[in-house]
Formats: sequence, C-alpha cells, structure tokens
Amino acid sequence: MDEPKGPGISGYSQAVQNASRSLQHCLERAQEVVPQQQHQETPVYLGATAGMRLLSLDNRHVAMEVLSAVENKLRSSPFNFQGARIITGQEEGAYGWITINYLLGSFKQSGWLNFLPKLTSIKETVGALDLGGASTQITFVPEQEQSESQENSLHFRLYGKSYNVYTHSFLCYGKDQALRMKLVRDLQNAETGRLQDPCFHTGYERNVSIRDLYASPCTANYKQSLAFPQLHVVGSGDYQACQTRIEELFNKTSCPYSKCSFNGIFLPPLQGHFGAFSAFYFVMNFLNLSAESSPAPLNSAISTMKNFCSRPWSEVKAAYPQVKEKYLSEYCFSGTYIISLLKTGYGFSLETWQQIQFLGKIGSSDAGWTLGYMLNLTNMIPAEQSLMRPLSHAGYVGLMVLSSLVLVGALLLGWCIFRKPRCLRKGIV
Ligand SMILES: Nc1nc2c(ncn2[C@@H]2O[C@H](COP(=O)(O)OP(=O)(O)OP(=O)(O)O)[C@@H](O)[C@H]2O)c(=O)[nH]1
Repeated sequence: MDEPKGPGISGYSQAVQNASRSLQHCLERAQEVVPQQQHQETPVYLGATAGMRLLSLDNRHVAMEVLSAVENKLRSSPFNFQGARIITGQEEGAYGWITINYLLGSFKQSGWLNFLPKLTSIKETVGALDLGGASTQITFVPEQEQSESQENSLHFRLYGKSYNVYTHSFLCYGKDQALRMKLVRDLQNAETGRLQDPCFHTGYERNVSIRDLYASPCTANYKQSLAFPQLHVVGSGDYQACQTRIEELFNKTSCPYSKCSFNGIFLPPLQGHFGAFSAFYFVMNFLNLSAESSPAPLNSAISTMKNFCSRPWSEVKAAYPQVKEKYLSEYCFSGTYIISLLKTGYGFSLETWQQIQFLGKIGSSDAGWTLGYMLNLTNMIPAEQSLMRPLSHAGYVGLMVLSSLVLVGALLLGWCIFRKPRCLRKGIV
C-alpha cells in the first residue's frame, strides 16, 4: 500500500478513499482473471505493509478504521475472504525471500531456471532486497548459522531442509519516507521557505506542505515551528551533493555487534547472490541499470546517475512524456538513494554489487512479498520433502496398467476360488 497522507481528517479520509479505489480496481481485475465458477472457492487475504504500520504508530484507531473499511469491501466481493491484517517488517522480509526462492526453484533446485540464468545456476538460496515507499527489507542466509541478534533471525523448514535466515526491515527507509527525512534535515538549517535541493533536476520546482512533511512518525522528531507554511523546493541537479545529504540518513557511529548496517542494526557479512525488487527494480529499470544478464557495475551506475541528475528538468520531461511526473521528478533522488543504501547502508562493494540482480518479474510472477504470504497462508510449501518423487507421464501410465492387471488377476483368482473350485483342480491358477 502506498503511504497514507498525514493526520487531519481530510488526509485520512483521502487515504481511505484511495485505498478503497485501488481495492475496487484490484477486485474488478480479479473477477476478470478468475473464472466465475471459481470465485466462491478462491481465497482472498489482505496484508498491509509499512504505510499502514506508520499510520498505526501515528493513530491506531484510524489504521483500524482503514482496515475495517477494506475488510467490508472484501467481504462483499464474490471471493472467499479470509482476513486482513498489517504484517510485520520481519514477515515482509521473510515472505519476499520465500517468494523469490520459490520462483527461482532454490528450495527444490527446479523452477524458472531458464529465465534467470545468473541467479538460477546457483545451488543456494538467493537473498532478497525489497524497497517500498515506507520501509526497506534485507533478508538472506548468512554463512554463520549462529546469529548475534535473535530479533533478526528466523528459522524455516521447507521441503525437508532447515534455513537460518537473517532479516531486517528498516521502517522509514522506504524511498518516500527517506525523501521526507532528507527534506526535514535540510530544513533544519533553512532560514527561508526556499530550499535548493541537489536531488532534483535544475529547473524543477515543488511546493511541499510543512504540516504534511512533519505528519509522519519518521519526521515527527525533527518538528520545529517555522514561519512559513510551505517549503518551496528548487532543484540543482548534483548527484554528489545529493549523495552526501542522503548518506547523513545512515547513522554509522555506533554498533553493539561485530558488524552493523546502520543505526546500530546487526548485519552479518553479505553472502551470496541477491534479488532486488519493488522500487529497487522500478527505479533501476527506468535508468537502464537492471539488465538481467549483467547488471551495470557500481561505477557505471554512479556515472549514469551523475549524468541523469545533471540533466535539466525541461529536457528530462521532454524525453519521457509518457512517465508520470511524480515518478520522473524523483528518479534522481531515488537512484542516488538506492546506491547509497546498498553501498553505504548495507556495505555492498564493487565486487559484491555484481551479485545483485534487479528483478521485476520471475517468469510471469511479480517478485515481491505477496506470493510468499499466500503460499504460507494456503500451506502450499510443505515443511518436509515428499518421499515419493512425482511420476512422469510414462510412469503414471505404466502404473495404471500394472494396477489394472493386478486387479483383473485378483478378481479372476477370487472367482476361481469361490465359484469354480474345479479351476484350481485343473491348475488354471
Ligand atoms: N517508478 C515507479 N515507481 C513505482 C511504481 N509503482 C509503485 N512505485 C513506487 O515504488 C515504491 C514502492 O511501492 P510498493 O512496491 O507499492 O511498496 P509499498 O507498498 O509502498 O511498500 P511499503 O514501504 O512496505 O509499505 C513507492 O514509492 C511507489 O510510489 C511504478 O510503476 N513505477
């Protein structure tokens, strides 16, 4: 779910209306895709993510109202509605990891092997990097089984194999909330309502309501009374300066563990390949930095960003008339944020950057937490590997013929024994 607007009845009712509209759209689409005779038996679950976690922190009552409005709508749909809830950051990380490894066939060493040769030639599971609007998750199987931080460790038993998984969800570090956090930090030194921002293109201007900016729990701590009600953001298109400001969001000063990502959060050494999806993919794909076979090296990603951020807004707008202005205007910030998060936040190096693959879909399925959520709720992934290997078509036909022969033989034997004792005497059997 996209993040809700800040407090104030109008902001919240707007959020409820938006949620209701998106849901209506989803339901209409689902009714087209699922054959009508299967509507009643098709289970529907709703999981809400960090936008709703933030709303719940800010105003639990309103968050529950939003959920119950959504529930009512789903209950009146023709589908078999099973429940709506806000999932935790840990769950979001875990389900994203389950989704991509399920689709890549890492649990059973089969699946969409031909679609992603780089990731699917790997025998181990693949780590998951998810970037939303309000939170971001990193999940992978570290080399060391013992975790220094229990709150970051999960244990799964899937298809007869045990997995000790590291996961962390950074609330407020989704790209929309990160932009808000950057803006309120920039505002701390501002004397007027005009802010020069290197993360937007030159010639780009945007007004941001100060009230909205401080409305999120991610920015509330920075709240100060300002003489102006609006912030006037003016782009200056400078990747390096933008990166410097973004990096201030990652506090690397103290770490109570042997190794941390940022803000004192434990992070074991990065291990193996990673699939990066959701906004990681939307942004890197737009910037042509997501090629499946060989994603651009970190250095070329940085030069692409330098070049892109320095382009005047009028030129960018003219070059991409089909892209929504909200997304287009923020690609400079978002691309820079992604590089900083991966490099400075998580510590990907020039070498380990090459282990990341930006994924939109795997086969025909979206990479994201939702499939993993459904697989879990519908018990589609067994804890133990089935002892019987599934039969091939030829094996199945052979088995059917053999069973038929045994059945006929048994009937014949029964008939001989109970009805025609002379069969035995004549030595038929
Ligand atoms: N460029 C681009 N951005 C998109 C698109 N769809 C969504 N986004 C943005 O990508 C970010 C992630 O969106 P979602 O994947 O819906 O994630 P979310 O529900 O906000 O995730 P949480 O933070 O966990 O709540 C948000 O900032 C969206 O505004 C798209 O088609 N193109």
